[in-house]
Amino acid sequence: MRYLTAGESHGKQLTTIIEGIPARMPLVQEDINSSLLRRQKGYGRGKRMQIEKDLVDITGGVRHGYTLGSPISLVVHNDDFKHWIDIMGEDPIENNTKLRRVVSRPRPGHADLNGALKYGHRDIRNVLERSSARETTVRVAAGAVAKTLLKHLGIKVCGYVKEIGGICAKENEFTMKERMEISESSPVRTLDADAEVKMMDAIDQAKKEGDSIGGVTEVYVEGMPAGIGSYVHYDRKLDSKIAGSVVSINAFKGVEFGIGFQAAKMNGSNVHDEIAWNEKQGYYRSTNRLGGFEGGMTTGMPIVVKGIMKPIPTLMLKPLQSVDIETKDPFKATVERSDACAVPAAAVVMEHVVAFELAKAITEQFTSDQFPQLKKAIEAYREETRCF
Ligand SMILES: Cc1cc2nc3c(=O)[nH]c(=O)nc-3n(C[C@H](O)[C@H](O)[C@H](O)COP(=O)(O)O)c2cc1C
Ligand SMILES: C=C(O[C@@H]1CC(C(=O)O)=C[C@@H](OP(=O)(O)O)[C@H]1O)C(=O)O
Repeated sequence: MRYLTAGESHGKQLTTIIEGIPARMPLVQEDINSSLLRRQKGYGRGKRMQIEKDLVDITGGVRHGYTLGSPISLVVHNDDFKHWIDIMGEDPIENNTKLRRVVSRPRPGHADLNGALKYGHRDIRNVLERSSARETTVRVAAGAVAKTLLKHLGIKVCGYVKEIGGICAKENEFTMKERMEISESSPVRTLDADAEVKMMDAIDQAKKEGDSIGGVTEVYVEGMPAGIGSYVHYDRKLDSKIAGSVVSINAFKGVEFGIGFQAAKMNGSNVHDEIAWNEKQGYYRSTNRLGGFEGGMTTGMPIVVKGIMKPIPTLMLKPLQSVDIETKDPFKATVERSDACAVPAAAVVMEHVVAFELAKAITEQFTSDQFPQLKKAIEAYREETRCF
């Protein structure tokens, strides 16, 4: 499985083409729209989310509610495009009656300056339009297709917030159902109701000060069979693929599995998860400190992975020092709109990029052009490994 995305933040639309989803898998628009809606709902977003109403148009690869085995193409239109036609339209510049606003002031922390240097764009808009996290809309759409595949194989994936602006949610025991419900309904998507209020206050405060805050998101997966991924080559280790895809999300700077960085300070006897077996479950671990991975492969325990998101770089009232690339004069940037905190939205993005990597690993390991065969192969493998 693989996918590409295309489209600019204020352009006409975003597109993704997904290859490798087997034929005859049930897939309807609602499977994707529910995810798009969740991504839009996170607390802390700026004015752009009030303009957009993200809905998918399935333009290829699906017929009468089932996949065809051909590439699946998905489109999400940008409602904001109508306000940007002069700036983002296809008309050659000389035919454009309105003066184009050229962006020459790079924002620290965004892709602006490096992107301009790399591609030689003297109008930084040519960089920021594509580096914008607007692109995560169709990454979520592609991930929603992957999540649908996993769901039909009995694998559940959910994402929520662990920390915002230094406020941490308490570690609590939750069932998968509870995790999914909270992740789908709460404005901050955190599992700790007390922390949720404090997190919202922190976001409001950052907004008031024209500043931004980051945080930590977690993805929790139940139902992955043991032994998915591989230890035989560096580029077949599934935990490393997940880590790469998480850090590819805009503003994500780190990843942890299970207890993560804490393991560095602990003894091995308190880190590794002891192995047990019973008739019903087969092999399992009595703890899950390593978060579901050993040797680049799943252990069959829940996958627990955290992503670290830095604060949003565009700052409304706390502009940082930068240099105008036209005049070379120093300036302090002011902006019209930006998110103060996108961690709750990013939890949804992370959930979907992780889902894609899991579905990809499964379809690589159990190759089949037809979904019903894939399902049978996984069921047989589960049974085989249970009794092994
Ligand atoms: C859901 C989401 C929303 C974001 N919103 C903004 C925003 O409003 N303003 C901004 O400057 N950056 C925003 N970002 C972060 C930038 O896209 C990101 O910092 C930028 O692409 C540079 O990449 P890097 O931070 O990974 O180096 C957002 C990120 C995500 C995941
Ligand atoms: C549009 C989205 O996020 C955008 C990500 C983003 C950035 O610089 O990454 C900047 C903002 O865009 P604008 O400048 O149009 O307000 C966010 O709103 C979205 O998530 O759908």
